[in-house]
Amino acid sequence: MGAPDTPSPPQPLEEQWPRIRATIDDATSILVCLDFDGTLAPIVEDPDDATPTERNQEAVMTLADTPGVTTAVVSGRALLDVRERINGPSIYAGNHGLELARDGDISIHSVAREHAACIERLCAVLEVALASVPNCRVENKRLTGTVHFRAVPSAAVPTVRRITHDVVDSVGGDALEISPGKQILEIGPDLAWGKGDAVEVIAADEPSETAVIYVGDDVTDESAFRTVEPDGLGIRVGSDEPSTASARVESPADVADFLSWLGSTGVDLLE
Ligand SMILES: O=P(O)(O)OC[C@H]1O[C@H](O[C@H]2O[C@H](CO)[C@@H](O)[C@H](O)[C@H]2O)[C@H](O)[C@@H](O)[C@@H]1O
Repeated sequence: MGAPDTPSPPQPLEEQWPRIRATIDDATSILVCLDFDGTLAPIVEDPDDATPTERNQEAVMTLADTPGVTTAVVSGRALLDVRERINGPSIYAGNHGLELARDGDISIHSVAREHAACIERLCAVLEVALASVPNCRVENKRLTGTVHFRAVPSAAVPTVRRITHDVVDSVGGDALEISPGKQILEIGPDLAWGKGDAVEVIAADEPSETAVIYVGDDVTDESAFRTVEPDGLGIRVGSDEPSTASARVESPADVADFLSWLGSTGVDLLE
C-alpha cells in the first residue's frame, strides 16, 4: 500500500472505458483540453521541429467542428508559437496558462506581465552565459524562458544546471523560479499559477453538465489532472508515474486513437 498522499498509477485506457463512457453519458457537452509537446506532437530534439501527428491534427479539427464539443490547447509554449503549430481549437493557453486566447481576446496574468522585462533580460544573459555549451538552447517565450539540454552532451548537463541557477539568482532574485520539464529547465515568475488554473478558468465558461477531459504527458500537466479529476477524466501520456490522471496511454499515436473515438462514437453518448 502506498503512502496516503501518493496518487495511484494511472490505469491503461482500456481499463477505463466504462468510466469514460459513464462520464460522457452523464454530460451534455465535452471540453477537451490538450497539451501539445509529447501529447499531440512527438518529442523531438529541436523544439522548432515539433509538429502534431497528422492523425492528431485531423482528430482535433473534427472535434473542433463537432457540436457540443469545445477544444482547448494548454501548452508550456508561448501562445503565438503553439497557435501556429495546431489548427482548430477555439481556445489556446500558452506559457503554462499565463496567457489565454479565447473569444478573440488574449489575456495575460498581471504578475507575469510585470515580470516580462525581467524574463527578457534573463534570456539575454542566459544566451551569453550558455553560449559555449554545445547544443544548449535558450527559448525566450516572453513570459517564461526555457533552457533546453536534450542535445547537450551529458557531461555538460550539470554545467547547464549550475549556470542557469546562478543566472536566475542574479537576474531574478526571489522573483523567478525554476521548474523541471523533459530535458529542460523552465524559468518563470514565482507564482502559484499553472495549467490547472487555466483549465479551471476555461471550464468555468462551459455549461455545468460538461465532461472535462485533459490529456498531457509532463509534470506541469499534473495540476490540470488535479483540476479535472475525479469528476472529469485525466489521461497521462507515457509511462511516467505516479500521476493524478486516472488513465494512461503510451504515445501521441494513442492520443489520436482516443480523440478519433471521441469525435465519432464518444460524442454520440452525450445526453
Ligand atoms: O506543455 P507542452 O505543450 O508540452 O510544452 C512543454 C515544453 O515543450 C517543449 O519542449 C519539449 O518538447 C521539445 C520538442 O519535442 C523537446 O525538444 C524538449 O526537450 C521538451 O522539453 C517546448 O520547447 C517548451 O517551451 C515547452 O515548455
